[in-house]
Amino acid sequence: MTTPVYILSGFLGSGKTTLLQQMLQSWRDEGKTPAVIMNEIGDVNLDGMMLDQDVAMAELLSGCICCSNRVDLGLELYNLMQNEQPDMIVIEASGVANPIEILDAVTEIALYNPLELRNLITVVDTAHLWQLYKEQQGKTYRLMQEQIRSASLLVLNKSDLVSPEQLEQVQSIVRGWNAYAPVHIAVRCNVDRSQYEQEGASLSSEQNSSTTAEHDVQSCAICSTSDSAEPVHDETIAEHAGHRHMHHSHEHVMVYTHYFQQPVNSEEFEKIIAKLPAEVYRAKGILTFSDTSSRFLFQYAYRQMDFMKTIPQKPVPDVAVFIGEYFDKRQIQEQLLTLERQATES
Ligand SMILES: Nc1nc2c(ncn2[C@@H]2O[C@H](COP(=O)(O)OP(=O)(O)OP(=O)(O)O)[C@@H](O)[C@H]2O)c(=O)[nH]1
Repeated sequence: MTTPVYILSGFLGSGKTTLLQQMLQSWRDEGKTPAVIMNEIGDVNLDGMMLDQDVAMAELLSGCICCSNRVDLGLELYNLMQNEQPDMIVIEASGVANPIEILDAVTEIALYNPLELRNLITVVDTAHLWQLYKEQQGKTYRLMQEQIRSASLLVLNKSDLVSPEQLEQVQSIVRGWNAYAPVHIAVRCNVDRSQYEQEGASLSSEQNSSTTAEHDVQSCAICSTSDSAEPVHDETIAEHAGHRHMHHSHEHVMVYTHYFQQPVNSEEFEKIIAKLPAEVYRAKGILTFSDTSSRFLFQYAYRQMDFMKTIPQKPVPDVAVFIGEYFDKRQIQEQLLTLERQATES
């Protein structure tokens, strides 16, 4: 018996974790035992902290699964299989990962282990893609293209944030890039289970190899690590599954992680998030506010802000993670430190 593997891909904040939670819930309702591998380019896995503790989970942090953590991915898959014997495994890639590399890694591991890649699901932020398509440039746009091209199932999520005309346009853009994968239009990733459990038609070996070959010459759009200090500036040629391919660094992707020493005022914090520079395209965190009774999970994705009351499943410090492109992390740090000082003084 083989264990089905699902890869969840999609740009930062597109809705991967939202889909993951639904998938896990639906399997667990049926008495199945799913396991998860989560990848974050930052050093904290806030999404993992929100998952049910009963779900077996492996974390690959501080690096992109598609290259730097690729060997670890194989190891984690093997360990999960040995230790948990799950009914299925979901790999949630970081938002900046190129899924073709993960697909490569999984198919390689499946040669020696009873694993079967069931679907490569790419979740698309419809509003974000529509905007980037108008501009027709940028690394994010190219990465989204790669993520869409390699999918065997596409979820056009956040359809509530676009007009019917825009939605139609995005559908035809996506069709132009990937003619094989079924496309599901969704709000909060409300995808039917039968849709992702059915093996993706475009995961045939023919489709895989042609996409990989194309990727060879195009090179990885965004691949490397970055951390809360400085971005990495290197360019290397790596051997992946027997094919050579250029790795550009994530030099334009930066992560800043701020650990709070004390509760801060919620309204002042919200003001800072509302004024984040355009270069910051994703932020999330868990905070204790001085003026509210419960803790909050905050989310910021493509200029949309969301605060939800939360009770983390594991002990977690008050922390906020900011991910973006060449942004001034010192400015954000100073603003948050000032907020903390004001909280102490008041
Ligand atoms: N308006 C709207 N918001 C959504 C929808 N789906 C998800 N969101 C919100 O978008 C934010 C990001 O969702 P996540 O599921 O965390 O996205 P992600 O792709 O896992 O994010 P990363 O792991 O950081 O890459 C959250 O605040 C969600 O509640 C949707 O269909 N419409």
